[in-house]
Amino acid sequence: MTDIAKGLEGVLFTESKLTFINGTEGILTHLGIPIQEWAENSTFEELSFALLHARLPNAAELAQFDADLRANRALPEKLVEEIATFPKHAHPMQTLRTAVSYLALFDPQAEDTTPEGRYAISLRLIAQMSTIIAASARTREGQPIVAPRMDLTHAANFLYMLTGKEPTPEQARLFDIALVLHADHGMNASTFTAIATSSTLSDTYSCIVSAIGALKGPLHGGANEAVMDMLDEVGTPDKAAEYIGGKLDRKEKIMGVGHRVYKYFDPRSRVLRDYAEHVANKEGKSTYYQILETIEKTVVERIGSKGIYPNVDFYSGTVYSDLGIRKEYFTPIFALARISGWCASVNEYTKDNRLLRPDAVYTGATDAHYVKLQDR
Ligand SMILES: CC(=O)SCCNC(=O)CCNC(=O)[C@H](O)C(C)(C)COP(=O)(O)OP(=O)(O)OC[C@H]1O[C@@H](n2cnc3c(N)ncnc32)[C@H](O)[C@@H]1OP(=O)(O)O
Ligand SMILES: O=C([O-])CC(=O)C(=O)O
Repeated sequence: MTDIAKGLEGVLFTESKLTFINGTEGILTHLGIPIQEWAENSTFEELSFALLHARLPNAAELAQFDADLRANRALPEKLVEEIATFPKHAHPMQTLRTAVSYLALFDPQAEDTTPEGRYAISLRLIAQMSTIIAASARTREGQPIVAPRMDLTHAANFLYMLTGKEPTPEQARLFDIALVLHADHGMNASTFTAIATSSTLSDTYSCIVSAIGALKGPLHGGANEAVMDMLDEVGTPDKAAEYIGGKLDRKEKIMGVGHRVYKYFDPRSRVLRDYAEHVANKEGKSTYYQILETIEKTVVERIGSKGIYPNVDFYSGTVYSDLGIRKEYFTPIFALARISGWCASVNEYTKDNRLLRPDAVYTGATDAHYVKLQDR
């Protein structure tokens, strides 16, 4: 009997210098530096540079990178006009996928798959995805699109474009931390998808469109919105334990818990929980936070022994909710951060490319012959 690595679990297909995960101890590092240190000290701009270059920038390099991102925030006018006509019923991940594909049409360098070309496109995509997501959200909410500002950080500018109001420094910093926490995570499904597309030597936009499609699913990035759906369904904290208990009895999945690699707490969920706890201590516990506390306790008690603990999607929604963001935009915000990891991984992989092409054990019919339609 041939062994099948269902879900490619534990299969090593490449080397990478970017991200290390120890799933049993709940450790995550980028370039060897723990995620907690990135969250505490760094910015999304700096981590994006570090991922794209596989090293930390010096002050001048970071200033230049930041200036380049700011200079590339604006979208082609034609794309802005198109986004303004997107149907309001479309899910924001659909509009993001479509708009990124559309963006490629306006990039004369779109087909450039040299390392320099991929790098230049990566930088523009990191800058422009933010503008696309905010513009699509404004359209969906029936509000005028807000043009990017060049004097704000990446995080502050996104919140400004999304809400039309300049965020406070605390709000901007909090959102920046959320972006840092989501920027990269090894060979997760969407990054792997981006790499699979790039391994055919396809263009960078195609890789990112593929990755957006993979992130959208509720077993991956879509789980952050699904967690919010679950909290809304629970309604009040007193119902949480019974609701989760019932789901576990019926062997149904709880969203925002469990992970293919982490069999202990996802360290990003701890940073996000600490923030949620901080707000709870300052402003009183929100209903969402109280429900999450009970769900976490129930899950760890009941199925922690199976290695099921909260993942990054469990608490991220409370952070975005505190910033006044609606749940439909949570997964696009994940993409807004993960674009750096996708691009960095594609660029790293294609420098020593090999076509990705696994195999399946054939279990279908053998020795069959074609039967004409009228004879069936
Ligand atoms: C950013 C991210 O992508 S993080 C992940 C986001 N996704 C989610 O939050 C969706 C909910 N979680 C899940 O669906 C899963 O945990 C996954 C898909 C993320 C990982 O799943 P896998 O690695 O395939 O775990 P696997 O299926 O082997 O689970 C092992 C056991 O835990 C159970 N389990 C896994 N996840 C959950 C869950 N969310 N709720 C309840 N039970 C679970 C399984 O039923 C299985 O139980 P069994 O041994 O009694 O059959
Ligand atoms: O690594 C994974 O499989 C999923 C994940 O947590 C991420 O992409 O951030």
